[in-house]
Amino acid sequence: LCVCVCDPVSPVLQPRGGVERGPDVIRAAGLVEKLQAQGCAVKDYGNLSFEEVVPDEPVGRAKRVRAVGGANQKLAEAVSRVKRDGHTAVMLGGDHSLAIGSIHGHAAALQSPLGVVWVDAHADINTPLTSPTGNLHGQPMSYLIHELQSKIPALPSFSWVKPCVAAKDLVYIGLRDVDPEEHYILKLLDVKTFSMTEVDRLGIARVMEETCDYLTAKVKKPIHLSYDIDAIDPSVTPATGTPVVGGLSYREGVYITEHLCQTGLLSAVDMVEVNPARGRTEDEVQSTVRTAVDVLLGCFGRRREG
Ligand SMILES: N[C@](CCCC[B-](O)(O)O)(CCN1CCCCC1)C(=O)O
Ligand SMILES: [Mn+2]
Ligand SMILES: [Mn+2]
Ligand SMILES: [Mn+2]
Repeated sequence: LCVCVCDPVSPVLQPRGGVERGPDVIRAAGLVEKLQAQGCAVKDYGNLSFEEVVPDEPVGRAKRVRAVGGANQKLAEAVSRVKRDGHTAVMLGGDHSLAIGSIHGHAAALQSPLGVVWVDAHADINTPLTSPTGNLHGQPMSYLIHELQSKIPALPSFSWVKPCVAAKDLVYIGLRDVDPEEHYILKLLDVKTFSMTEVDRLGIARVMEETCDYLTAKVKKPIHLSYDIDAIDPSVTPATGTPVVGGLSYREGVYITEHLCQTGLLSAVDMVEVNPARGRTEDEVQSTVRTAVDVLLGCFGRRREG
């Protein structure tokens, strides 16, 4: 079973706008029909809509906290509902701040620890106090990790957020643009990371074996995959807000989800940061969207062998 809970987070959540059209362009590329064609029973829960929050003055370095906090509280409730309905949840972004509500709602529904696989050029683990930009799409993991809670200030519209992920249950794949403060946090908490250096050294097959062994070493936990399309190289997926050279190939990007699918542990998937406004040509938008769709189809059984 697979479902779409779409989260057209409003343009204000990312200055460049456009990312709120991610769900619609991914749907228009035939995600639901392609999932059904490969045997999935798909329930499309439709787009979540959010009212504007004005004024929404920055709190410290955190921008749009009231909009992001309120939107994610609504998303968390929706994801919990989808999980209680027995589905594998698929969240379409929208920017990566949606992972706050997505992971929170997933953990709340399961009442058991989650493994989190974060595929991204970035670590997205800045706290409101370390963020160089104040953009919340660079901070979601910091609100969710138990071990960081003493470092998170109280923010308006965030009081509902309770930490729900242990640092030892988090694995990063694709890192290549990590801020100094984030690097300090990852080392301090001994978080498992496979940067692009490790992907080059080990190869993606070995990275996936080690990721799954690491997450299931003691107990098999349901996996939450949070996939930022900017993990893949901008030559393949340019229509995104924060592209970084030296990313995953299309093949590596799809291999990740083919491998996670066969574990049988995939319980929820975020596909975020597809931003049609950031494609310079329609071809760039389509290359990005088609890759996002193929990555998602890999989560639900698509194999390149047919
Ligand atoms: N780490 C950054 C980028 C976050 C990207 C969010 B994602 O992964 O959802 O797309 C800042 C990156 N860095 C700041 C200094 C100049 C170079 C970019 C931040 O703003 O926190
Ligand atoms: Mn972003
Ligand atoms: Mn991200
Ligand atoms: Mn990113």
